[in-house]
Amino acid sequence: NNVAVYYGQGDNQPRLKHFCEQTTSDIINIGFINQFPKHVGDFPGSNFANQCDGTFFPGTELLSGCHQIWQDIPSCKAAGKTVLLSIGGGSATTQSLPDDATGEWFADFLWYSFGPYNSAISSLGWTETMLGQLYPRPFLTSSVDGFDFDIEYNGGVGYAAMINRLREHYATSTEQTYYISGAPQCPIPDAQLSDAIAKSYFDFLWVQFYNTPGCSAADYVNGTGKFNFDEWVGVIEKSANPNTKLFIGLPASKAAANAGFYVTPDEVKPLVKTYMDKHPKHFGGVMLWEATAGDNNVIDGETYTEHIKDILYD
Ligand SMILES: CNC(=O)NC(=N)Nc1ccccc1
Repeated sequence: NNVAVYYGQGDNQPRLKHFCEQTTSDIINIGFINQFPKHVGDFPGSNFANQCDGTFFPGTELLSGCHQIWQDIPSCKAAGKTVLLSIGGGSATTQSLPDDATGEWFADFLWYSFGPYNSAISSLGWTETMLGQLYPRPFLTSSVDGFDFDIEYNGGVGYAAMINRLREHYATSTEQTYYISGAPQCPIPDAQLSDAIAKSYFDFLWVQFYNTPGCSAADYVNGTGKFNFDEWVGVIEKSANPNTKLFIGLPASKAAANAGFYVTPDEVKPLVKTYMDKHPKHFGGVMLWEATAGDNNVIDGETYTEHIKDILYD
């Protein structure tokens, strides 16, 4: 079982290396590509809070000075962690795909800009494809192991096509496996990703069992609503990948979610044990929002993230 954490939006967060050096997390979602292309050829935009130097590729909102992330990704990979780049994150204004063609362009952009560094077509800073299209390399020679879809608004159109296009690129790699993950809200069907989950192949789904009353982990603890992990297993079994690993998404501190959704390690232990035992095939682990909040939430001398790791491994 794995612990997945989001990194990139933490208050006064340390550099990524700090989390690469910890054994607690197995998957790190770097967030976010928070501005989506408006049409084919349009560049997306990014935000990693305090982590970049405020420079952008000319005429874009895409950060070009994320030196620490570029330098640190290899140390996370060397530690055996899977590093994914997360798109979305929650600002409604800039997250929608007008059509499948834009979704496919977005997939090409992410693959050539953040995927494997191909020295045959890439020089420091830019990649040029046979068709003469230039793509930037925001993390330079460093690359991610796949892409996470934290789509919180305007979902539906374009995402299945985008993911299927990413899968076409993944299939060209002889070097390594690449992954697709998603972070739906807990109500079923998820307003944004249900179409993509039905039609395209996800490796991991970390359901946000927080911020939405009625199906949250807090509901399970309080005996309210209906925590719906079982139902999510049903969604997966009817999806394009019935073997998708399902994670329980949790806030890593009180302040990391809307009021009322934080659950303590002691409260969450029976929940995790129950569903880990009930669904050995599908249970993937726990996702935490987010790394820095978990690091700063120290309870009885251990961070929240360490407590979660202990619960999964004890
Ligand atoms: C996986 N994505 C998130 O967990 N996003 C998220 N937690 N956004 C947020 C919503 C309300 C308060 C704080 C963060």
